[in-house]
Amino acid sequence: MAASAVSENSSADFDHPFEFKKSVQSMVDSSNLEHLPSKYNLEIGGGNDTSATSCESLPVIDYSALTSADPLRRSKAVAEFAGACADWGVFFLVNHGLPEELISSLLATVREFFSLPDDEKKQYEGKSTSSPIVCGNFNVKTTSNQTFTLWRDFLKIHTHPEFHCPSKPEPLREIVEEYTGRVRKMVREMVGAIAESMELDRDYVEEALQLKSSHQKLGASFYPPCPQPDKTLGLPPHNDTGLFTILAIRNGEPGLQTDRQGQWFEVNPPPNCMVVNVGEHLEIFSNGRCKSDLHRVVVNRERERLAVAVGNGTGCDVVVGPAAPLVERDGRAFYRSMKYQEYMESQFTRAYNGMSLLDEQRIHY
Ligand SMILES: O=C(O)CCC(=O)C(=O)O
Ligand SMILES: [Fe+2]
Repeated sequence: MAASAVSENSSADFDHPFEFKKSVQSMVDSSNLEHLPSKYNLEIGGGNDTSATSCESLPVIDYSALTSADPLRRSKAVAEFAGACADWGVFFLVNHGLPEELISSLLATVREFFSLPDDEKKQYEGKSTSSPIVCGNFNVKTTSNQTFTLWRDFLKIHTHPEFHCPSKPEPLREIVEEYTGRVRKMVREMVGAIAESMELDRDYVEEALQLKSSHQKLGASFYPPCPQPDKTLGLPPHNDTGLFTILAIRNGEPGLQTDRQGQWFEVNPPPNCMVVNVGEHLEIFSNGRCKSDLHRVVVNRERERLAVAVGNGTGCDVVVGPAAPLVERDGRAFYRSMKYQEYMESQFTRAYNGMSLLDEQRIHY
């Protein structure tokens, strides 16, 4: 059926998680929207509560201390880091060593990408879940089986072990390659520090997770101002894939919220720090010592928001389960194992249907 013959709300319009009919940005640009078009409306059973508590107490982790040659300084930082991963599952990373100009040119160039005409970006329309570059919008099913489109334009690219990148805007490739390379190095150090906190041999962990050939993807999200922000979402509650996601948020723009014991808290980073989310596979590998945080993004009437997330996983062939020495210590595995590649293949269907990997993999005794 031709898209034009389908009414905005018809379920036939939503048979696939990806769509690229018109970017949210070009829709906002081409009309003076006072109301939210119904396809973005997720009001379920009388409303969508997007409120959250402001939060001053998110952990701040000093990366330079985590990698310090001074054993005392390092072990204190490692303990704090492990505490943040066990408690909030999200934290601010300071003194991370990623050059400020690199981060700002990344954000500026990604913003330029989202300003390219839709016709130009449509070459990256998601045709299959394995496409190395996907751009467009995302459909999500609610628990009451309604489907809506997220108020967000996104670009997702696989950056390792194979590197991909759109060819425009011209400097994007070089910037993304430099940035994601540095992030991988940083994440390897962080995984080493978490190994240390769990009294696991660093080399064993590197090998078990195949960090040399680790899967990495960059996900950029652009959320234009929204006429009725409380009726939609930029991103629904989700956990991130992989070990750690490193998030660069332009000017600390508001919108990200994290769930802690059933309550939503705002995550508004201070200047010059990265936001780090613990991913599902680190929770599994650590046999539950680290907690992956559930988070979501709400949108704003006045301000646009731009964020670049780099998700860092294991090698694609790794069967990710709780680390054997931890299972031995704990007397049981709290999660089932699953090949990373298989997880990746089911990821979009999972996200579309709101299914949680952790819920499926958790073993209840
Ligand atoms: O927009 C954001 O800050 C969050 C993005 C995010 O959670 C993701 O890409 O997984
Ligand atoms: Fe996320």
